[in-house]
Amino acid sequence: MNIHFYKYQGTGNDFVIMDNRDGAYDQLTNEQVHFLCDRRFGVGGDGLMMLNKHPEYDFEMKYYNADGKPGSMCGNGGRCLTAFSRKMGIPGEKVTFIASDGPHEAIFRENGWVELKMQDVDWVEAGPLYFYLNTGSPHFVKPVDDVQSLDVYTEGRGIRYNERFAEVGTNVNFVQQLENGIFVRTYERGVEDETYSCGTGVTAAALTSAGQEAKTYTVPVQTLGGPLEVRFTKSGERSFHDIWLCGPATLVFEGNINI
Ligand SMILES: N[C@H](CCC[C@H](N)C(=O)O)C(=O)O
Repeated sequence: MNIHFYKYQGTGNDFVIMDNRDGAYDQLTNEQVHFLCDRRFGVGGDGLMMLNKHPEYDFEMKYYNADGKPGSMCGNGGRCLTAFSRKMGIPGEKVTFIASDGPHEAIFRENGWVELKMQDVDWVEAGPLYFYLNTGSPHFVKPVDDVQSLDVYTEGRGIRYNERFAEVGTNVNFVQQLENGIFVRTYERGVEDETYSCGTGVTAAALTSAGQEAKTYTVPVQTLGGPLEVRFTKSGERSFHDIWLCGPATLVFEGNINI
């Protein structure tokens, strides 16, 4: 099969993307997705997405992790697929799409950033020195003092494969409070490694970094792959709405591959 693919990245979280509005890639197997995401034998990416047709939304987002299995929601992926939808001719300053966790809207900003609206969050498990919540994907969030010197692969893997999470897995975020904002590093399930940035993880870390006060917060976020921003309204101790993940989403290259 000949595949015409596009490679996008959002703060270094990178994706192989295909236009599947005619269903041409419906038969792609998990093994083929895994191969395409492989950095040595394939194209290379943290995940793969398809732009699918949908009767009620501008498009449907189908997301696979680099291991080839269908993943849950991907925030950076949603922003990149939104940028891709414009390249494919879907019009408007604003698009709507449906993903594994429900409907989303996204807005193009003049500086090239894409703002993606995330689902409301109304449940957060707050444990001793950790939080656990779902922002479209499950996220364990651990505040640390010095995120730069941390061995994210080993520490993250230890949590992802512990007794509680081994079977279904979780993404694991380490977050350091900065003078203005936070620095987040993430071990991603399905990639089974640290990635340069994880949008749903950054969102989870921003929500749990908010103060007690019920109000609207804007949190600047640093990742290994560059800056993001998360805006949201905190309405109760554990409830958040109007959550927006904002940042760049860039085409790297396009090409063809025979598999
Ligand atoms: N990189 C993604 C998260 C992918 C989630 C995936 N690792 C899973 O748990 O299925 C993001 O930007 O939100």
